[in-house]
Amino acid sequence: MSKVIISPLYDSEVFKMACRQFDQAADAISLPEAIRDRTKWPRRCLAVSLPVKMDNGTVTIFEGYRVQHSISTGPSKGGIRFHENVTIGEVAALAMWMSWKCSLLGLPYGGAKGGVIVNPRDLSPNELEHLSRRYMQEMINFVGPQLDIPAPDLGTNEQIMGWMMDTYSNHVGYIAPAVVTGKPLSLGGSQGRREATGAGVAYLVKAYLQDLNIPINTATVAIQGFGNVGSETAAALAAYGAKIIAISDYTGAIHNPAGIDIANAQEYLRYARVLKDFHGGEPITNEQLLELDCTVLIPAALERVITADNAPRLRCRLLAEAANGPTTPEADRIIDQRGDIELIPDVLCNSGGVVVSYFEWLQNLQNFYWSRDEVLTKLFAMLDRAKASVETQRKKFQFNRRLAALTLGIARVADAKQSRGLFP
Ligand SMILES: NC(=O)C1=CN([C@@H]2O[C@H](COP(=O)(O)OP(=O)(O)OC[C@H]3O[C@@H](n4cnc5c(N)ncnc54)[C@H](O)[C@@H]3O)[C@@H](O)[C@H]2O)C=CC1
Ligand SMILES: O=C(O)CCC(=O)C(=O)O
Repeated sequence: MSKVIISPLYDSEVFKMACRQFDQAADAISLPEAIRDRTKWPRRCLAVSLPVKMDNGTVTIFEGYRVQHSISTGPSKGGIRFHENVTIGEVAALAMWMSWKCSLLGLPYGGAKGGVIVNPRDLSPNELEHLSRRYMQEMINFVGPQLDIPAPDLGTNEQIMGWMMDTYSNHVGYIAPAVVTGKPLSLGGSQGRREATGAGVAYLVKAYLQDLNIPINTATVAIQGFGNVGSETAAALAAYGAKIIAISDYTGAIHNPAGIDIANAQEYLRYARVLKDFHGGEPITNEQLLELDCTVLIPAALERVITADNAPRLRCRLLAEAANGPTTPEADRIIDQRGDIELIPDVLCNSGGVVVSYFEWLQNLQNFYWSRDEVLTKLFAMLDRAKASVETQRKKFQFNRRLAALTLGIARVADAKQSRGLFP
């Protein structure tokens, strides 16, 4: 029996939630005690202070983190989040989910995640650049194309990845595009990466609707979060023929039972920056959006928005988790008991992003670039395989879909650790 000393460092509701999911999955596959804790706990973390000279001449110190959950199967991989509520526990939970996601998809990576406590909207472009470069500067000995490869997540984007890649490259003395993914095309970004997460979510929603015998052109969709993932999911589903009846951002939600013109909403956002006052429908709250009568509900913003409180009132047929960790374990139980909602778990549903990040890394290492069609064809083939493996596992063991996906992901990581010996 291994002895674990649990650090209060990670103490947070979202980390506890990731641990509960892990424990449930480990129990379900009778993961031996000797390998459990090694598989569960993050391998290492770095906390840094980031002094940034603000435009008014003062210096503000921001706090940033990087948690590498697993490095047993390859370099660690995962996005960097800029958000005012980031905690190291949240970053650790997100890193843990990255490990299971990469493993489920068969990618040669462990999981990692980064975060900075900041509201990026409060910073000027100049301040944002300094913060991003300083974060990478502090990570220099911790990241690298064969060590840990960051990418965008909530609050970060291609431009930030470009600055980080430049900072790393200046340090090593040569251009090192493979150190981050989700870069601008001009710096070795991949065709299709910007839309990859949303395109993957939409592709899986289409596939699961087909399994449910629901024609996509009869489906209504409500999406919480209209950033990179939410807006690209909306655009792809609209292109498949679905009707998007609600969208939202942190300023509130818009509801239109007749359907929202997604191209219009994207255009509005480009100059208004927020959806507030977008005249595509009636304003409602983010909480109301989650309880709308719709075929598909897609949380695409933050964790823990579907809870024991609102789960009994959900009125969707399919719950597609584009965000990481949007459903609490208590809500999971209620959804299971109800039996009328199919759930596509986050580690499968939003995996399109990291899959195309993997393609971007491969292209950078080979210095040989693929067309958008090649990228998307390969992406959809990998999603098909992952979906099929989850469905097989689900049927074989009578698991719900989250348990099926997590047990597959966790078992492969545990297996690799065991094969490497006692102290990998
Ligand atoms: N960017 C990527 O490739 C991937 C992102 N994800 C996950 O998808 C989710 C969204 O990420 P991105 O779209 O990249 O972030 P983003 O920063 O581009 O967009 C986030 C969206 O959520 C909205 N939002 C923020 N707080 C909110 C709140 N309290 N209520 C409602 N909406 C709120 C924002 O206004 C914005 O519309 C996150 O959970 C992220 O971890 C998962 C896989 C890959
Ligand atoms: O593209 C990547 O490497 C990671 C994306 C990510 O952070 C996620 O899947 O949650």
